This record gives sequence, C-alpha cells and structure tokens, in this order.
Amino acid sequence: MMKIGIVGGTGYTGSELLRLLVRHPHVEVVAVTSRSVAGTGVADYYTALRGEIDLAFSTLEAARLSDCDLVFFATPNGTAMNEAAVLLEAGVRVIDLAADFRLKDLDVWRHWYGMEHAAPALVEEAVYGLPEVNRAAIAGARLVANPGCYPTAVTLGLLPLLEAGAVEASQLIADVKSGVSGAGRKASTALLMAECGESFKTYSVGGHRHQPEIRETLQRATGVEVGLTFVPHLLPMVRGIEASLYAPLVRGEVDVQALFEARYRDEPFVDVLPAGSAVETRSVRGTNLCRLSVLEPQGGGMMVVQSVIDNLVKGAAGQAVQNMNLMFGWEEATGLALSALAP
Ligand SMILES: NC(=O)C1=CN([C@@H]2O[C@H](COP(=O)(O)OP(=O)(O)OC[C@H]3O[C@@H](n4cnc5c(N)ncnc54)[C@H](OP(=O)(O)O)[C@@H]3O)[C@@H](O)[C@H]2O)C=CC1
Ligand SMILES: CC(=O)N[C@@H](CCC(=O)OP(=O)(O)O)C(=O)O
Repeated sequence: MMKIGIVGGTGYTGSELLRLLVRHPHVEVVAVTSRSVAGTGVADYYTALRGEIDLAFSTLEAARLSDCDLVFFATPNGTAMNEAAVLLEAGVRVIDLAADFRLKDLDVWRHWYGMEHAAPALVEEAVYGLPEVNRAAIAGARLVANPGCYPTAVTLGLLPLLEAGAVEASQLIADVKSGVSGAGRKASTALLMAECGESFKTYSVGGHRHQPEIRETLQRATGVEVGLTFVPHLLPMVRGIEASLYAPLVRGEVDVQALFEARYRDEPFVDVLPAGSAVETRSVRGTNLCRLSVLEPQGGGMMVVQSVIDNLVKGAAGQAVQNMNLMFGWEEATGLALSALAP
C-alpha cells in the first residue's frame, strides 16, 4: 500500500479526498493535517467516515509527510509552494489542488494571486494535471498542478473545437455557474444561506483568475492564440458546475457531434451525450465525470457546447486521484467507479 498524506483535511476538497481514498485499494491515508482541529479523530470529525479510518488530524509540523509516497495539498493558494521542495527532495510526490503551480507565466500568476512565488523553479517542472491533455507527462511527474474546477469544465468543452480549427479561437465565451462549495468551507457573509440561498448572481465581473488558466491551457494544448470572455455565476446549490460555451464556427460543414465523440471515445471520464441532449449537474454529482452536450447551431453561426462536472470531484479531488493513479501506473479509474449521488 502506498502511504498518502493530505494537507488541509477539514476543507471541502480535503474531505472529498478522504471519501475517495479510504476506499482506494492501493493506498493508505497515514497523515491528515488541520490547524483548527489537530488531535481530533478524523472519523469523529466526519461521522460519515466512522469505521473507515483510524487516524487523528495532526498539525502540518507534526505530520510525518516525508514518510509518505504522495502528499495532496487541499489548501489555500500560496501554501503548497512553501512545502513542496522539501517533500520532493525526500522523494515524496506532490499533487497541489490549489493554483500554485498551474500557470507557467509567473508575471500572470503574481498579478492574479497577489503574491510572489516562493518556488519558481518548481513551476517550470510541474505538470498541469488534466489527463485528457497531459496523460503521458502526468505519468512521469513528481509534481502535479491539479486544474481549477472551472478550467476543467471549460477546457474539456472547448478543446475539440480548437484542435479541429472549427471555431474562431479569438472570440470564445464561457458562461459558467458554480455551486457554493466551489468557494471553500471558510466562513463568508456572501455565502450565508440568507445571502445566496435564493438568488443567482454574477461575481468577479472585473475578471477571474481562471480566465488566464484556461487561456494558457488551451494555447499550450493547441498552439492557437485564444481570446476568452469568462463570466462566473454563483448558483444556489452545493455541488456542481455548468458551463455554457459559445464559439463562432469558421467552417459550416463540420460535424461537431462526431468531432466530440471521436476526441473523447477512449476517455474514461468524459461522456459526450447523444446529439440534442441537455446536460444537468445532477447527472454527475458525486462522480468523476465531465458530461458534454453539443447543441445544434441555431442559424447564427455560433457553436454552443454545454459541460457539467462536480466541482469537488472531476473539478478537484476526483481528478487528483485520477492523476495519482497515472503517477503510480495504476488503472486510471481505480477508486473512481462512483455512481451519481441520489438527488
Ligand atoms: N472547492 C472547490 O470546488 C475547489 C477548490 N480548489 C482549490 O483547492 C484548495 C482547497 O479548496 P477547499 O477545500 O474548497 O478549501 P477549504 O477552505 O474548504 O479548505 C481549506 C483547508 O486548508 C486548511 N488550511 C487553511 N489555511 C492553511 C494553511 N495556511 N496551511 C495549512 N492548511 C491550511 C484548512 O484547515 P485548517 O484551517 O483546519 O488548517 C482546510 O482544511 C483551494 O486552493 C481551492 O482554490 C480547486 C478546485 C475546486
Ligand atoms: C463558487 C466559487 O467561489 N468558486 C471559486 C472557484 C474555486 C477554484 O477552483 O479555485 P482555485 O483556482 O483557487 O483552485 C471561485 O470562483 O473562486
């Protein structure tokens, strides 16, 4: 059994990692950190895990992370960049669920994250953990930058169109909506039930840090310069992302449905729905799937694709486990055969 550590086990993505890893056949979780509840039993804190794990939260300082084979960071941006080098030197592989190693352009990173990067050399080494784009590189990586939730949904929805040169890459639009768990578990007035429980709003209208992440990923994957308008919204639900993606068609005769089916035929976690189907977040809730629906152009020359994921699974912890499976050479779907949660 490989020994696994989780830094940030009390957050939403950390708890989702625990849900997946306690049933994974090839790993044992040996360390889970928390600053706020160190000393508390993990299964006392999460009663859903009673009988599944016999371990207490420890502080980062007390956790013996160097004894692990792999450590997940499910922590705020700017945390893993201070810890990764020591772990890598000790032979421990690292997957960061935050954004510390996602952007190769450090000036862009500094602008969006508002801090100096503590480990620029590791940014160069890190592999962006989107298996549908970087599978071979992930398999050989010591350090994986797990993608953001919106970037996963948007990139998978736009990639086949750009790879085929079927759309005008400079005029892409991503109209994206997320459940509130996307904002993490920390207390925030804007996320109170009374503030957002019966309302629907846009946010980060001046710009969102996932826009440059998506642009960089699409450009690196296709070699095409991308222009993207990205508008996020907060939905009054807990889990799930729906992305409605718009792109002007440059070649009218292209069979976009066939393009998507061919691109994702061998992908275990991308499901292209039959032509004309509508997607809904409920169909992927609790699963590691991205479901895509290609909508017919309605005469305006605009291609519309819909993409849904569970932000905590394919958008975070599930994708991180998928990456871990690739890094250790295990079957990619190990521990991820999850049914959608009941409504
Ligand atoms: N929520 C989502 O849908 C997604 C989140 N992400 C990213 O994943 C990361 C985790 O997100 P999420 O789980 O939602 O966040 P949460 O706010 O829910 O949890 C953060 C966790 O980190 C711990 N923590 C906070 N500050 C520090 C610190 N300085 N050092 C060590 N541990 C710390 C907290 O525990 P304690 O205070 O007890 O130490 C807690 O366990 C973030 O970077 C987020 O942007 C990525 C994709 C999707
Ligand atoms: C609803 C909501 O607030 N969602 C978060 C996205 C979470 C995420 O994936 O952010 P990272 O890039 O930091 O990992 C947001 O828009 O900030």
